[in-house]
Amino acid sequence: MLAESYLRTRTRIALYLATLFLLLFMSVQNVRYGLYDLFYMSILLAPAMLFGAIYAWARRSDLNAYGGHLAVLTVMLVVVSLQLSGGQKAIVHWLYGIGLFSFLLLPLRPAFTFNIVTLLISSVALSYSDSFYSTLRFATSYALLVGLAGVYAYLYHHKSRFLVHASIKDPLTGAYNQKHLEFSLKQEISRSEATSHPLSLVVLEVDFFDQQREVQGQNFINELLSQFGAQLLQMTRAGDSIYYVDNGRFFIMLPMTPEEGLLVIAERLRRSVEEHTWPIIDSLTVSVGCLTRKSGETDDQALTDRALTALKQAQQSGHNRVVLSKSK
Ligand SMILES: Nc1nc2c(ncn2[C@@H]2O[C@H](COP(=O)(O)OP(=O)(O)OP(=O)(O)O)[C@@H](O)[C@H]2O)c(=O)[nH]1
Repeated sequence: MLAESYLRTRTRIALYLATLFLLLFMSVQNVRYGLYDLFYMSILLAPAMLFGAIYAWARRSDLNAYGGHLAVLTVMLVVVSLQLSGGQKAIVHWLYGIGLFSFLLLPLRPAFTFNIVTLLISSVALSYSDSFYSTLRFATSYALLVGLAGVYAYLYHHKSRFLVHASIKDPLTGAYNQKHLEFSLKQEISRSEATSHPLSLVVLEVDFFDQQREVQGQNFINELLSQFGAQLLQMTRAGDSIYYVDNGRFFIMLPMTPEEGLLVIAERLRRSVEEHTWPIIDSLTVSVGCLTRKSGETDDQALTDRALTALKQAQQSGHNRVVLSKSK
């Protein structure tokens, strides 16, 4: 995700700056050739490009923010449409650029909406100064070019979503993987510290996992983990997230959950595993370590270690139990 935001921010800034230089170059040329209307248009759009580049940089950590880009595109559309309706027919080529820009600057849906609006407004503006057939020719070529760019953006969007999904999920259990746990825990700790909302963490391990694997084999373990992951997902509420680490060990992150609630859910999870009828082995138990983050506890590794110490205590005191870690 970081690489994605870095790449997109750089592309957007490069695009704005390249357009800014093109506009400045054109404004000089327009003055030289006495095309003052086009000169004013270039001068008007240049600050918008600068604003876009600054906006892209300022919102680099939030890829979903697009209000500033939409404002820049709207300014471009309005200025070009006014020129078009005033008789500057040559400017029509700018619209193709604006349409293509929109797929790099906006999320998919707003980009499609923006292009439909652009097609309508610019066709009306062009029809004031040009013939019906010229307007139709422009509308058709615009729809074809921008439609093609839209299809490409759509495919890219879905491919990158699939890759993000595949890089953070464990395919067997359907839970998130360990790498994503590290990222999410840091994020949730800062959120909890900033808002003072409680954050709880559960670590849960299938009892005698290695022995089960030796006796029953890997195929059985795979089936078990898949059912286990589904059961955990079913039992937790929206907002909770489940992570599979390895060797039958899961972490569950519970935002907005105080210690009293944590004990309720941890004990409920332990009991439901014990009472469930599992394939082949029938009965299965888990040991659980859990904790609620205390204010000022911001080290994710220390928090994880504390939960693992509680898990160890649960295992050493006979398995199939919940141990709550109390911070000193
Ligand atoms: N994060 C999380 N907390 C849970 C879950 N189930 C129970 N809890 C916690 O345990 C408390 C008591 O839960 P319940 O025994 O289900 O009682 P409840 O009155 O239905 O709880 P609410 O869901 O708050 O209405 C909740 O307020 C939560 O703090 C869960 O699936 N996820």
